[in-house]
Amino acid sequence: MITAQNLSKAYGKTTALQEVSLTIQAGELFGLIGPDGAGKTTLLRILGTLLLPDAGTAFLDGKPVVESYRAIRRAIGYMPGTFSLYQDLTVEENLHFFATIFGTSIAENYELIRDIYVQLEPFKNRRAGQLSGGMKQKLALCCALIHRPRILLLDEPTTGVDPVSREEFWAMLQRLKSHGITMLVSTPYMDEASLCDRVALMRDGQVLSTGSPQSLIEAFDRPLLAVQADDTYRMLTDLRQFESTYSAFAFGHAVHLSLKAPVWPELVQSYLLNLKHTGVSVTPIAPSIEDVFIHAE
Ligand SMILES: Nc1ncnc2c1ncn2[C@@H]1O[C@H](COP(=O)(O)OP(=O)(O)OP(=O)(O)O)[C@@H](O)[C@H]1O
Repeated sequence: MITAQNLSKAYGKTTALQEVSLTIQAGELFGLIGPDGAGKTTLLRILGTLLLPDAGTAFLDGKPVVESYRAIRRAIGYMPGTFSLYQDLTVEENLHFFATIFGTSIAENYELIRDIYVQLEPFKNRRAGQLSGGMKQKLALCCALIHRPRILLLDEPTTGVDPVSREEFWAMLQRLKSHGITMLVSTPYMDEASLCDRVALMRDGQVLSTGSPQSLIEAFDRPLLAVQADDTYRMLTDLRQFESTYSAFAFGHAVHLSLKAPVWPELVQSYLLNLKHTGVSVTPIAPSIEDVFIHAE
């Protein structure tokens, strides 16, 4: 349904995408997971026919993005990262406006947006600029859906949105799956990976790995320890010198230590105690998707 083949893009000297290849199946809820600057927006803008790649090709619904941009624009709904609706128009006026552009009406597609729109309806005469962050996102999603697209491209729809609204937003995306809409969603929040069918982990313009969240976690085959001590920063530096260390990263108040081979936690503990660390605790842990990301090369 969506195929990217060796897409590359640079802005002057900044490389935003480096030979990115991806395949997203029809009906999938696919996540692009990565921090700011990973290249997610650039990739979505290319797929959304808003930006030309420097190299590589992409197909949506079998059509090439550059040559068939008109047909693709009719087939997709695109929700940009920054709020893009008319702040001075009311909720209803915005929706009506987007429906008209695509030659359709709210009534014609009401059943598709009903779940979302009922939450907005009490505010339908309020100007979009006066809505809360979560409500703005719901309205933007309604507007992106109003022409019944087969593909939805959503750029960081939950960034800056409160946790409850984030959860509601993902529940809406899950419901949209039942309408057969293929969705590509970018997010910097690792915990949202588990809500996707499959994800691509992105960093520095590259895809590090793709797969279902569960399969990526299962493929993480290094022993992992959570290590704590009173001086986290010095501990991190010391753990990086430890002979069995594969990689070590700060994780809140702990350091997650991945090892070249299994070692007893007590060995790590005595290594740190010998270096005069205090408050040391070492616990074996199961990897999360964040570990998969952070320890990926
Ligand atoms: N118009 C631009 N001009 C110059 N550099 C840009 C431009 N747009 C993006 N970049 C750079 O390209 C790289 C990838 O940016 P991109 O916006 O695609 O990443 P992202 O993963 O979406 O992150 P963000 O959440 O910050 O948008 C970054 O280094 C960014 O600074």
